[in-house]
Amino acid sequence: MHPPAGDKTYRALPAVRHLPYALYRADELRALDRAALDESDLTGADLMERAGQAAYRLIRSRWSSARSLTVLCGGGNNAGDGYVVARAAVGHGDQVRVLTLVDPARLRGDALAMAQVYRAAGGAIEPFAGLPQRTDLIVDALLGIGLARDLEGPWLAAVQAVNAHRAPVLALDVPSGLDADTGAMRGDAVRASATISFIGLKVGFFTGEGPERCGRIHFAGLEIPATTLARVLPSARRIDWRRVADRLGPRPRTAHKGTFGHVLIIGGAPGFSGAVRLAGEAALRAGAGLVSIATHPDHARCLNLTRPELMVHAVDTAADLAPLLERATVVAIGPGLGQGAWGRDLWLAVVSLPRPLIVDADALNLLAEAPAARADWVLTPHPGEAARLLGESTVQVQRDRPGAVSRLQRRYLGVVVLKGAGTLIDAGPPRPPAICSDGNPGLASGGTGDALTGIIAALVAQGLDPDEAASVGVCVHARAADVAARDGERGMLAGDLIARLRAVLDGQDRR
Ligand SMILES: NC(=O)C1=CN([C@@H]2O[C@H](COP(=O)(O)OP(=O)(O)OC[C@H]3O[C@@H](n4cnc5c(N)ncnc54)[C@H](O)[C@@H]3O)[C@@H](O)[C@H]2O)[C@H](O)CC1
Ligand SMILES: [K+]
Repeated sequence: MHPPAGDKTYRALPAVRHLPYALYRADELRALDRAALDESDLTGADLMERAGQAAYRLIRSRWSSARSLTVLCGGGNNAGDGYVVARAAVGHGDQVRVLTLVDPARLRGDALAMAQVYRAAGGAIEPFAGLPQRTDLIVDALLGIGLARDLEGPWLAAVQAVNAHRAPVLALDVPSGLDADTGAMRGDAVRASATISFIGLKVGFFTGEGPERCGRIHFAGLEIPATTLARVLPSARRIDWRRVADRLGPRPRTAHKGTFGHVLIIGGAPGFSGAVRLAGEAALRAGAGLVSIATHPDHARCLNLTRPELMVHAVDTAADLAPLLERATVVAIGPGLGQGAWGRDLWLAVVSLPRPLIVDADALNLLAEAPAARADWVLTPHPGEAARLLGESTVQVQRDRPGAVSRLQRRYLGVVVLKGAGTLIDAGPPRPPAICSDGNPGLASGGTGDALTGIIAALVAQGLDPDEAASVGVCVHARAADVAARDGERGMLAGDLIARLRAVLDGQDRR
């Protein structure tokens, strides 16, 4: 069933699972473009023609009832793609209006050629002076990977007009205004119903504002040979759920509770027992054999009333931790830890402990006060904690999330998980950062981060190395949230996603 024209709400869940896993930055895509032209008799005009035709085929298949198209063109090769789309539409008998923000006389190279061919086919080009009231589809050919600065003046006005219009929007290559490298918006960005990306998917589609602005992502490789693609290493990669799921394989029949490790979770200062309780339950649901919680005496007695499988220990000082650390396969510290004397004492006891360490929440704030670096830990900051760890503002972190996660990893080593829309995982060179393309805004509620801490700790306890445990854990956490969100994103609780972990881990939900 195709969405009726004008149905702006047509924003089906991004079906990204069939897309390539390699993610590129703009400079890498330009390198691929050059390599494709150097290694074949292809020309830039051939690639542009293929891009525009692929986009028009998508229009015909997804908006088959759309008969009047408005193509918004800028001044670069993204506009060139738009002129190819416009010409294909004219050839198909559609009503087409090309509204340009740049005088066509100032176009250059392939874009100029495509504008001339469009005109020769009977197409008209008008200066942009606002959008028509009635149009079935808007095609965004303003800016692609050449975005170089914040949108201003008519460019900002055009993007705002598109976002205010009822018609669905197809963005060519990149929603105009979205930074292809970081997923940040440059002043504003087109909120597309769908984006068709050429040659390679962009890093910025899957993090920051990207998931919100791209809508449903489609891909057109323009028949670039695999040998050419192999010449440019992608900057990042989407986590391939199938590889992740295989990593967890079936359990040996001879298994016993010692087989799956012993997680020790440290946290829960007075008044903050919920966080460490959620982390503990998540660790159990993610398959840890044993889970112990070291927490403040104020609430130790009641912490496992609703989950007796948790072993809860009251710890007053770091000295009380010693026997628990002995028995632990992996230690997670931070949920509800607080930054007072009690929490600080426990943190100092484990920061250099010879055990794999998962560091979250307040423990990250204590780490920011006295930086240290280890190869075997996993840090799981949200943007605010990341800012404190970097001595930057949260705005700076969010403006370039891929850059921020790499700076964190180079400074603190280990594996860094930068949470937020499009969680990033960086385990340091030579592996490119990984991005999880699952998840939804239902995760923006208290306790979901604590659950992730417990999941990652449980996966390390079951034998995954920190990098794998972080990638698998982030993916499992996000997919459990997607399953839970079927009952509604609003009002989704951390406990709802914890309750879905078994089904996701056990492969009952592989879509
Ligand atoms: N392999 C490929 O890369 C292919 C790319 N194709 C399309 O080409 C664009 C990239 O084209 P490019 O000319 O490099 O850049 P843009 O068209 O995105 O625009 C750059 C153009 O716009 C000006 N500009 C930049 N930022 C702003 C701003 N904030 N406000 C106003 N103007 C701005 C800049 O000065 C340039 O003049 C790619 O995305 C694809 O769509 C082909 O499709 C095929 C292969
Ligand atoms: K665009």
